[in-house]
Amino acid sequence: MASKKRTIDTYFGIPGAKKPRDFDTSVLHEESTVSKTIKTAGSHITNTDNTANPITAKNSENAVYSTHASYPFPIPHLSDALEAAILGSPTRAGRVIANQTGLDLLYFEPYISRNTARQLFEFLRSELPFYRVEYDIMRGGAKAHVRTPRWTTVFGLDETARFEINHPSVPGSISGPQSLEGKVVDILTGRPILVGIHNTPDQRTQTGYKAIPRPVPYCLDALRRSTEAATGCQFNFCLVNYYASGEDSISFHSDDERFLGQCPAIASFSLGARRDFLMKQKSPKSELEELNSSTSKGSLKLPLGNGDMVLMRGRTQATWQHSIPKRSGKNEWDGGRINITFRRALVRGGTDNYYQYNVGSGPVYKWSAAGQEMKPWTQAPN
Ligand SMILES: O=C(O)CCC(=O)C(=O)O
Ligand SMILES: [Fe+2]
Repeated sequence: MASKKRTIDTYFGIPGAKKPRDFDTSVLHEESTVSKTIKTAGSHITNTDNTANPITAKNSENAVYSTHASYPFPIPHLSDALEAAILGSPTRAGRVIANQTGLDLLYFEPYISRNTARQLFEFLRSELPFYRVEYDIMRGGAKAHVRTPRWTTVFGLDETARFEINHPSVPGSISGPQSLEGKVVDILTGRPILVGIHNTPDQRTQTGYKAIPRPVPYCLDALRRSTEAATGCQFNFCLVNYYASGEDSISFHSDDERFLGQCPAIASFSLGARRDFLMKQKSPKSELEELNSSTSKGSLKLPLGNGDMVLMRGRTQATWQHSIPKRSGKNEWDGGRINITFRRALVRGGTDNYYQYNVGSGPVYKWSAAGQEMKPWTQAPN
């Protein structure tokens, strides 16, 4: 759990929020170093519709971009052909895997064709902002520093708010003096919500988001819409992980935070290199349950390939954990892998949690084609 001390973090601590996903002891041993406190960037917000309609702009002759004041740089749209291929997916039905207690998966192998998935992998790795988030946690009374062992980024906003549509290029937009300055607004009242940490004399009076929410860019929204149609589920968040090599990983965890509600459905896409997705059943909650359980703890390994999608639903998060373990050696993992998850956060705490652990307050990175690695991104001088 996070420190009980009154730091800015604990102050804005999300009630019922769970520890980050890299909290487990093995990861701490690998990733912990000197202490450093995570801060959430404070700044202003702008614009757009909920997750579905980020504003768009033409930045150069042919390219159309999703733009938003919360983005470090504009994010291009997919080509029409790539978007059409995504919207035309999946071409085959998913396979149900529900043969162990609590497990309920729908496995598309693949969901998008290998060729489409490869193009989407290259596109997203080149065009999205990525972060290497670091944070402190308290463990056994001592502060430990965690470096997230993969690249991350996130877009979306929980159910209690939406992005205002007020850009001329978005259908239904309101033109006027504020047409380029959208806001996060309350879903019920339409009133703007404060975003970013503000130095009020008494921080308890801050009522908005400490995060600065980002609308899902068009290049990811096509996949979100396709996934909603294929699964009958609704998603307002898109989390992206980039595993640059077998050294990058995610430790065993469940995505069972309260802000996702009970029995959350999470759609998880794999692009690029094949990696093992391990699942294991959680320990029974009580000794009585343990005694009554006749079977041993279940486990499962899915060697997820380029274009595959696993929908985790029902009691899966409540009763199972999952991970992408590290792999060593020069092998097919070394091409890099992108994971995209679509989720539905119900309350504000989910928005703050996702931005804290997937964007954080550190530098922005962008893929360098020349260096074939993530490089710190800096604003080009005007
Ligand atoms: O990379 C994956 O397949 C899993 C990612 C994951 O579990 C997560 O982001 O919560
Ligand atoms: Fe997960």
